[in-house]
Amino acid sequence: MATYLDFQFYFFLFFVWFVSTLLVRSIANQRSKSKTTIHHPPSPPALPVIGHLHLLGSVLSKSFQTLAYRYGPIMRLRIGPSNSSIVVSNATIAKEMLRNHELSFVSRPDFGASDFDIYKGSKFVNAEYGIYWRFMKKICMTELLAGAQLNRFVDIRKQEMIKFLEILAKCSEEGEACDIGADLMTMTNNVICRMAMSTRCSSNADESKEIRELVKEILDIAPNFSLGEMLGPLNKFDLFGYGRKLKTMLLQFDRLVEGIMVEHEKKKTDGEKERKDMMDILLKIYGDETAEVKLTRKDIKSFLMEIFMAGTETVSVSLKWTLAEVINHPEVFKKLREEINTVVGPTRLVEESDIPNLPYLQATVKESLRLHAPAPLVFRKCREDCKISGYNILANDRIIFNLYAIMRDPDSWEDPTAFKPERFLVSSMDNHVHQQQVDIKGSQNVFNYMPFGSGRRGCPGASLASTVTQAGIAMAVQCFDFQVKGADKVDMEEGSGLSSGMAHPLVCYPITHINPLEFTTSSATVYHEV
Ligand code: HEM
Repeated sequence: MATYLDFQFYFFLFFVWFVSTLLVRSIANQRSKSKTTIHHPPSPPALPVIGHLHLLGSVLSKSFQTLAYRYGPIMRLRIGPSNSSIVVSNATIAKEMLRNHELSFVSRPDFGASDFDIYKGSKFVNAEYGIYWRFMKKICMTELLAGAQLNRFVDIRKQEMIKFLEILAKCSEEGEACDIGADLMTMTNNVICRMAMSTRCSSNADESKEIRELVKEILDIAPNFSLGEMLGPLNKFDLFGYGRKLKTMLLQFDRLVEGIMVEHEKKKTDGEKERKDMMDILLKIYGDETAEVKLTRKDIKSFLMEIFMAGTETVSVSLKWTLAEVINHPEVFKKLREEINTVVGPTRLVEESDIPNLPYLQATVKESLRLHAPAPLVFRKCREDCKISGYNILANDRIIFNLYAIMRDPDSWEDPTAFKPERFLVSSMDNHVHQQQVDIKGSQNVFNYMPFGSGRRGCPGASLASTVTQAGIAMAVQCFDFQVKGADKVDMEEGSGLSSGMAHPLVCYPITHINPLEFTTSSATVYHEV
């Protein structure tokens, strides 16, 4: 009996302790909350579990832009159960974050599926701001993608572009339509592959063609990971199988590139190569015992994979959009051709070295990148709590700069959706046109134009990308007219997903204006060993 009473007594004591603890905690929480009220950016009403996912359409940048008209240039969205993203849609807030608080937003978020990524721990593009990222970025800017290194590969780029022109000339001769987008993709792949590791993704079955296809497949499944993101912690279980697919493709890529690396090492011991590609430079750093960071083979392969992913589709997409805009605007086409005729004349093919003397060409590419940024959403991560435009942004918040909205903002751009290269030109008294001082890489004062992002984290491939786009467009316009297959104009519908490709293939009949083969003794068909 005594035992039963004891039990009742202790149970009563425990109950009193439990309830009072809860009460005290809840009062303490209320107090601390009222002391540090978090002032979040505005947010649309969310649904349980999926958050704001139901508000997003297939073209993410466009959906964010539409939401920003209603909720403002800085808003908070939740896509899935766990992730909060701050979406920025105007130049003023972008400037406040990317210039005034640059170091707070210099990191990138880690995207899902990393458990299936064999290069986990060797990431550069999505690396946290730290020693490894700083080291690799320095190598990019001073060696791998520096002006001197780009100059060493001028002839390679020319060969690949002539090869592209030859395909157009053949289609013209045979009166056949040409899938120009696909041919541009092959061209940019070849350029990057040859600059990276001296291999060519030709139509012959070779290992670099395999690399091109693997990179394309990896790029294609990447957006599906956002589906996985919806599941939050369940993402780990890879319910849709994308993680396993990614792993298989990465392992294939790894084997191929390892083989090419071993060949590079062999060639190095046989004697120094005259022209070093990216892999040679990275292998030299790998062998340097005194280097600031000890690179591993995995780091090199991961870096090359990222360069392919960041550099091939973006450049071919920018070429495709620019050509499409130029075809749809005959007055722009005419001015471009006149400029090239005046500067280059009819006896030779336009070259990369002509670009500084072709302001209208530069303005045309700038305008195309403004309307059709190939990477329209720039992802960053907040490193420390801070206040932006009066709102609290918390450490680890994911930040999305919507370049699509920023570069089409009516407060920054007159007639923002019209394609007008002239907006990047100024006329002097003697009626000559000059480029307006808007750098293709953006500026540190005005943040309404930044197709290559901004600051320390900005795109290291901007010079290569703009050179290839400008030279490719100049050569195509110099040599061909284009008749769109089955329509008067190119359909400019935007494709779905994270990048901003065209929804439809660019299929045209090229009509030879000047035969490119007359300028060249088919230099493109002679491939030098590099
Ligand atoms: C028209 C073509 C291209 C466009 C529009 C483009 C755009 C961008 C943008 C917007 C970013 C994010 C910048 C930021 O966070 O501020 C970026 C990053 C990057 N891009 Fe590009 N890019 C292009 C071509 C290239 C090429 C050709 C390469 C290399 C061969 C390249 C390599 C990279 C790398 C490595 C990063 C990550 C840099 C870092 O995190 O520090 N990109 N690019």
